[in-house]
Amino acid sequence: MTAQILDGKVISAEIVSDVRAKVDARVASGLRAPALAVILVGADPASQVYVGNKKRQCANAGIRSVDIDLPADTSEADLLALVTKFNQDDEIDGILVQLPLPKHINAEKVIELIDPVKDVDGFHPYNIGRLALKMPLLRPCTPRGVMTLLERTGIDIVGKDAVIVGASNIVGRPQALELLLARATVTICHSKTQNLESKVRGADIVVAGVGIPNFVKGDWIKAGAIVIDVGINRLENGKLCGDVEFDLAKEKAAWITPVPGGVGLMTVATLMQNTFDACVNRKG
Ligand SMILES: Nc1nc2c(c(=O)[nH]1)N[C@@H](CN(C=O)c1ccc(C(=O)N[C@@H](CCC(=O)O)C(=O)O)cc1)CN2
Repeated sequence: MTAQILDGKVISAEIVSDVRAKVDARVASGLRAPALAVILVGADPASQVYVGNKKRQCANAGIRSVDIDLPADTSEADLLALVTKFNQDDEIDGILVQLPLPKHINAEKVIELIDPVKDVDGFHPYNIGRLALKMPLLRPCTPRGVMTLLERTGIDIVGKDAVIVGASNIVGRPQALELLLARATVTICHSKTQNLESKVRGADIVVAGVGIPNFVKGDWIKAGAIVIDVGINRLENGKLCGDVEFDLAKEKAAWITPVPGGVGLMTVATLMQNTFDACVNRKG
């Protein structure tokens, strides 16, 4: 079997164009366009690429981005003051602080300060709690993007065995909540998990998000499985690769996401959806 591609390029473009249509309708009715504060601290090259993609998609979606680039030595107090300013600004619907932050800044403190109704990353404990309690409001972009990719491709996941490799706050944990909400049976694996290989071998759906190139071996994949690769690793030759051995995995899976061109693009498109949703939630 050779897997079909879960095409993040096509589906993310559809999502952004759907958001654009809704923004245009809003503006035509006399309301202002949604606005997103995009905050980058420091000059991490990968973060610069991701933030660049976010700003570009804001323009495509008709969302006003307010771009704040801060030096790496910005103090925690100054960043917290900026978040407070955007929390109080009625013209701002969403606040995005790109992660990772420099080591001297406590990211949890920053996330907890963001007003939950403007938390378009969905990382605030309030929004994670709502997702856990089956009443989602603003949902973390990568896991929501993965669910959209599956839904729009027509893949049914009810009752399927899903194995998530990686238990991060951005990917693994919220992805588990999303899959549970969609009524899959979920196992989360982490650095202390025993018999990882056998767990992956039993999975109908594998989500890999560990940040280690080719960590999940292609021959671990069950025939006909759905493989979602959230990893984006830059190799020494400059090429990007995921956490799954793509060439081998695609010979066993029914569906697989490529890297690049898969989940990363969905993360950005979902941010546009969340920003529109935040705007509507705040204003009606
Ligand atoms: N505040 C946040 N920080 C981070 C998040 C997040 O959701 N919110 N997630 C990750 C990275 N991420 C989002 O910012 C992200 C990852 C990948 C892409 C993307 O466009 N990927 C492209 C390839 C881009 C490239 O050439 O490197 C693709 O996969 O095709 C965008 C955003 C960490 N931080």
